[in-house]
Amino acid sequence: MVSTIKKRAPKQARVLEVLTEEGEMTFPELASISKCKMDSINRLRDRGFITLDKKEVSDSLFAGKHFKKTAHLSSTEEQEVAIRLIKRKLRERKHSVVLLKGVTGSGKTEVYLQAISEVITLGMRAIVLVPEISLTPQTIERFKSRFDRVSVLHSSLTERQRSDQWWEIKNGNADVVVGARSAVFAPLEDVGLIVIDEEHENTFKQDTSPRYNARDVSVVRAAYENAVVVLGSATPSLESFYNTSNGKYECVNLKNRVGHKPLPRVEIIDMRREVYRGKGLKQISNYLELSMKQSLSRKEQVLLLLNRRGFSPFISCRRCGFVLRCKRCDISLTYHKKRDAVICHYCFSEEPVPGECPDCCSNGIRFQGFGTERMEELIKTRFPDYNLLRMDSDTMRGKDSHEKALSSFRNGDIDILLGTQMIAKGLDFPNVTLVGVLSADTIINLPDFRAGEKTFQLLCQVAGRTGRGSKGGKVVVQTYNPEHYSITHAASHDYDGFAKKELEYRKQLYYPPYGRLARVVLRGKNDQDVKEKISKIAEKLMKAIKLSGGPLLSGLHKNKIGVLGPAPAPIVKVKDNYRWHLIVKADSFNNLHTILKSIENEKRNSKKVQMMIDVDPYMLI
Ligand SMILES: Nc1ncnc2c1ncn2[C@@H]1O[C@H](COP(=O)(O)OP(=O)(O)OP(=O)(O)O)[C@@H](O)[C@H]1O
Ligand SMILES: [Zn+2]
Repeated sequence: MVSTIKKRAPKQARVLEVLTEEGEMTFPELASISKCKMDSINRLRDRGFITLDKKEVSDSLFAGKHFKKTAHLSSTEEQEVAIRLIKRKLRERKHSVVLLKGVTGSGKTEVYLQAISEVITLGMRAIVLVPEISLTPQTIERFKSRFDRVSVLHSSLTERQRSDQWWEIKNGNADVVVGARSAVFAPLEDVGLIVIDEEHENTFKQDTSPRYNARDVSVVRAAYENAVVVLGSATPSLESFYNTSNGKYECVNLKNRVGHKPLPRVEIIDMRREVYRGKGLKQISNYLELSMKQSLSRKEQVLLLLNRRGFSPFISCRRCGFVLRCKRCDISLTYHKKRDAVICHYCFSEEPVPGECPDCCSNGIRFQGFGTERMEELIKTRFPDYNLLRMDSDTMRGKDSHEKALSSFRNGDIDILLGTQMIAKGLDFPNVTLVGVLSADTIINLPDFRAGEKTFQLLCQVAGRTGRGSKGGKVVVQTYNPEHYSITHAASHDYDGFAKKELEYRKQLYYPPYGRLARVVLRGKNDQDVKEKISKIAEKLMKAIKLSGGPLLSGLHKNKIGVLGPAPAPIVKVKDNYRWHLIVKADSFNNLHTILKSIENEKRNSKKVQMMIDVDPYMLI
């Protein structure tokens, strides 16, 4: 039925698909998940395909939930050192920042909890920021079960819940606010402590206007309020780490896992040596397949990371080499089998799969490469006796689907969890004895100076999901770049070694944390207009640099301040707009600001070309 509707009314078909998959849901949920407006849903009702009912839904956030109170755990020696340091800072009531550098599974959360407890004893309050994806009921429970007055702020609350929580905080009825990045602005008074868990995560940076990084905002806010900031991570951002070496931040280490459980052994598999099979490259090495069999036969669980969703990440013609690209964006389209469509991961436009090659009209169209959807099929054929669950933004669209998936994995109903980076963070499942990274190379070659850092972080984080129980754990990393320093250092769990090397590179080029960057992106319908405009902007910037920072251009640090580019952005076109970019590099925030001032006016007087300035950009593509 859906397929007949699909031809004439694709939106209505989508609504039906979502309902079949997810079951009953509220009107706003349905509209948001299916990305359809009211009229499509109403038309389906008129045609008798669906019914709308009025039902009482409790909208109170913690309605009917009871949180059993728990006491402090008796802390490990390392935790004790960290807690003591933070308590001392709190009692001084002076602004300071502490980097809690603790390997995966070292019990950072317990340190936060005991620090918060001290804050409350001292008559103050605390804000805890965690990445959106980690704001699971388990996380909330850990705070709720320790403290009485906890409010929660994140994006999936209803309007009503958000406003309830906001007033609770505003009226002084909360001691602790746990939330995603915007909770840094919570109307809490007497803030004594701000905790940022997984401080390296890019979700703390908001990439749409108003652009801000909650980590930086928290440091500024804490300075105003004489509060202490605790930044926690197993893989701190190089900015934060660097600040511990120049004395701005203090550092405290948790080098061991709780109970002295060892970090898992990591095996690197050189995929260049894996034999080619008739059908092209091999996706799963013999070693990984064998390791999976071993773990599964012992009734242990396996986590597989593939940081690419969809069935096949590009579709090409084997006759003429044509690659299917989005007409509006300059990126290749991804085939999604279940939707039987090709989708642009940038503008989300969807098209049917072409029957023949649009270029040479042959029947040579083939699906290339593996995304999670295709990997799921492959693994199911190799491991038919085990339950596999795929976790990516396509399968996790429903409101509670993430939570449901995690709890069925926790219960042991699922043997293999396959997912994108969504599965790499924070999960604490003792029965996971094997983590397989199907390709460590998805980020490494991106034209972004943070590609190495992001690869290192992702590998360490996902490796950290195993060996958390008594059965130990092992990690298998498949890569075509087995000598890359991000991969080798991640394999030896050597953050300091990685940071040393990465900082050397950054210093040579004067990239952050040594210099400051701003990225100027211009976009417009006409490529020539954009190109001309950005050349003018580059000239203006160069002039400003000569005026303000003249002497800096000579001498030892020639590369400290300047303009890189302009050049076409790595993704040349998005939604029919051509994009050019340039990067301004300066030795201090003040100099950066002075230079950028020279192009301030350019923002206003142009209709054909729009300009965006991103200071401390996280994405360079
Ligand atoms: N002092 C302690 N005694 C006993 N168990 C502890 C103690 N501290 C923490 N744990 C337990 O150790 C496990 C790991 O702790 P936690 O999740 O805080 O680690 P983490 O450092 O945040 O790791 P990750 O970076 O991987 O998320 C949890 O199950 C936690 O309950
Ligand atoms: Zn597109």
